[in-house]
Amino acid sequence: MSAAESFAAGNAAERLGAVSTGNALELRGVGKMFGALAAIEDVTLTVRSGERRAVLGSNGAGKTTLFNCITGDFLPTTGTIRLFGEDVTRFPAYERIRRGLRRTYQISLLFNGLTVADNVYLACRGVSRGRFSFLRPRRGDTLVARADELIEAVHLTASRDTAVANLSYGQQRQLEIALALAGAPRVVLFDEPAAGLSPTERAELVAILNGLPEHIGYIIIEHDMDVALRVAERVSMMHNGRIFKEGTPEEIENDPEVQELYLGGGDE
Ligand SMILES: Nc1ncnc2c1ncn2[C@@H]1O[C@H](COP(=O)(O)OP(=O)(O)OP(=O)(O)O)[C@@H](O)[C@H]1O
Repeated sequence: MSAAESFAAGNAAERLGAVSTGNALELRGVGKMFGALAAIEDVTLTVRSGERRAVLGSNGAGKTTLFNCITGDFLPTTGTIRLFGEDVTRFPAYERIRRGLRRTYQISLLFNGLTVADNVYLACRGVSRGRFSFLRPRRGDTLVARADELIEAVHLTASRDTAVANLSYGQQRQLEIALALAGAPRVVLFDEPAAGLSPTERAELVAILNGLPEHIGYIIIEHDMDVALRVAERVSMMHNGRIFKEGTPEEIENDPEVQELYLGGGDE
């Protein structure tokens, strides 16, 4: 069974039909210039609420720039971005976070000297109302319980009290996913979560992503096509700053143009 078929076997369309209410993201004609260089150009993209989308493309295709425009790390040069129906094109990043948008980064943002539990607790605290309180976490604290749920969701319960510095690289990446899930995310942007993982760790990542609560949609940038096609319901292909093709994992996997660009040395 191909990667695409195995995802389809999980009945993606049925799941999406049950959880989707409107659009999580709508990008219209989004472009970003760096001087004379168009990092992305005329990107139009709609991601339904609860949908799981992969964005694939060769190095320099514009994937990270696209993420940065969606999160508010970059202001787009042209176009509009709507988040759950609201025009957020000029909103700062924290306003988008308040509306349920989260992201992970390619670089690690973990506290190495703290345990898994402390890292996740702090992330939950950071997006909660009482975030400026100096009280220590106590047993029965709802945020501690929430942190433990997130730790379980990323398969790290056995390492709950381990310091980050003593985790394997793959476990650190799993922990980053837990941090992105703190608060009440409705759409999460995963920036190459499989980068640097072993085959076993990749399989674990696929299981974690496919096991996330149904109402949480995501967009995943991934170089590993096998991972991307197992965790996405739709795939958008980028090349030279533009989206040139969209389809189901099966359609993308069997597309001759994609095969030519992706498998036939399409990197610039
Ligand atoms: N801050 C920046 N200043 C100038 N140019 C940039 C900046 N960020 C990205 N670029 C350029 O924009 C283009 C798109 O880069 P981007 O990082 O978005 O691609 P990518 O698809 O994420 O690549 P990769 O897979 O290598 O991470 C590249 O030509 C890159 O050099």
